Amino acid sequence: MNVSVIGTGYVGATTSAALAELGHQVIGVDVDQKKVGMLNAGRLPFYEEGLETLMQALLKKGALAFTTDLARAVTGSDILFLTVGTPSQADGSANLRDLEQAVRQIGRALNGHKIIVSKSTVPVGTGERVKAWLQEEVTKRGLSIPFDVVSNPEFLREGKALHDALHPERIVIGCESDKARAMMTKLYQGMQTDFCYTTVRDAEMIKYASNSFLATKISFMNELARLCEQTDTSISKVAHGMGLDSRIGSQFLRAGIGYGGSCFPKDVEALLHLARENGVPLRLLDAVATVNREQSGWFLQKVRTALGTLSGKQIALLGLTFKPGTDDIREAPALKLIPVLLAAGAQITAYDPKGMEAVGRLHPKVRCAKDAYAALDGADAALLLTEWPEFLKLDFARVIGSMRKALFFDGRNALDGAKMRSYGFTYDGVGERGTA
Ligand SMILES: NC(=O)c1ccc[n+]([C@@H]2O[C@H](COP(=O)([O-])OP(=O)(O)OC[C@H]3O[C@@H](n4cnc5c(N)ncnc54)[C@H](O)[C@@H]3O)[C@@H](O)[C@H]2O)c1
Ligand SMILES: O=c1ccn([C@@H]2O[C@H](COP(=O)(O)OP(=O)(O)O[C@H]3O[C@H](CO)[C@@H](O)[C@H](O)[C@H]3O)[C@@H](O)[C@H]2O)c(=O)[nH]1
Repeated sequence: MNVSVIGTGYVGATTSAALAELGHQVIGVDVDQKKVGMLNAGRLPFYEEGLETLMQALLKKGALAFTTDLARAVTGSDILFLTVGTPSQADGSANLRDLEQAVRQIGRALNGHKIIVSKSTVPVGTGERVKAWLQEEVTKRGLSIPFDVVSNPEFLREGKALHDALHPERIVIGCESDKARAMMTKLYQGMQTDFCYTTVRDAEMIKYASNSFLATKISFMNELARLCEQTDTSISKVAHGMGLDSRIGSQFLRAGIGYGGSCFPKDVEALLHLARENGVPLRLLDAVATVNREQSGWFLQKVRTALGTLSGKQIALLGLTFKPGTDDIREAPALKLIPVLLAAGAQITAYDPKGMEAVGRLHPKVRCAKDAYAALDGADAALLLTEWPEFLKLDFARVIGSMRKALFFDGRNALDGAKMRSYGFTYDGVGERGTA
């Protein structure tokens, strides 16, 4: 099938490659000329393991191309995916400006029946708005062209994007016609997974509900971690014991410095906004967001208490991205901590395998080190904020000799506390006092 993917960011670039790999002819569209130039040259504008190599092969094969010419892409396609950003607005609602712009452009170029599919995360009811925008543009042209609007939310994780796009645990298809259902099924034929067919509105809600539920698991554990510290219990051990129950599941029970990224914080806020709009307060989810907002401050308080003051102290940050495996710093906990540390008079040295450039641009006062050892050299305290595998393999006997004070705060419970203490560190995790 001929497919267009509109918006070639994290989701769009991955979706383009995955659909081309499935055997479709794919054209990725973006308004950002520089991005399109890089993609056509086989270079990914962000870091995602394995994606660049696959993309290069698909470009070479002619199965994939990128353009800024949306109209041309529309006319040559059977299915059009919308993968533009839907960021948070001040009131928590999703900003649909880019989506509307892309949809109206499609409407102005529509030349026959197409399926318009939202992969962007959008609030319940957006499908109907998409339909209305398209209809308005087609009517303005004095034409009557049939089209279908489908919701096919994306569940990929950054850092595992290609794997998730090629091997999804489920494919949710919200559609209202047999034709759309048949075409979407044909598009994904060959993918061995569960298909969930529903209405467009249900599909839109499934996406927000899924992210909000995962965020709830994390905030539950983060709040519980605070109690573990007061009751001489270990949150990691508690999580392990809980996770053995298949009704609970072992994933997303890792306590830490709070969830970040471009999805959880924004999607929780968007669902809360939708709830307020409909007069149905989601009190539990409200608390999930509050716990998350507090978590990095709660963590920093431990550092402040141990050091007496942050003023004049050299703080080493290990990890800046919101999770390992990505260069994405959107809503990364590090971005909450850096301004507070700087305002308190601390000096920051930082190292991250992929996130230095973006953080350096935002915070020129942060000293970017060439590696973890250089970041830790002379530090009064080390804060591990992202559990990159290379941090777990550091030579801590070497590290302890180079730090001014052997204070180590593990914001991800990624290291073995007993081992760290055996090197001589004063080691503190999140909810792990019980392992001391
Ligand atoms: N990042 C993720 O892991 C992830 C996973 C699942 C779902 N989502 C959802 O997918 C959507 C996209 O997220 P992302 O992280 O890929 O965003 P992104 O910001 O990385 O990419 C969006 C792209 O859309 C382009 N764009 C904006 N307006 C356009 C237009 N009119 N025409 C063509 N291109 C346009 C931008 O230039 C940008 O390249 C969001 O709704 C997000 O919530 C994201
Ligand atoms: O037990 C856990 C698991 C995750 N996190 C944090 O939660 C955030 C999000 O992690 P993850 O879900 O792995 O990354 P994302 O790439 O943001 O993926 C989420 O958001 C995407 C965008 O909507 C969805 O498609 C995915 O299914 C959903 O997992 C990160 O800051 C993690 O450090 C924890 O603190 N504890």
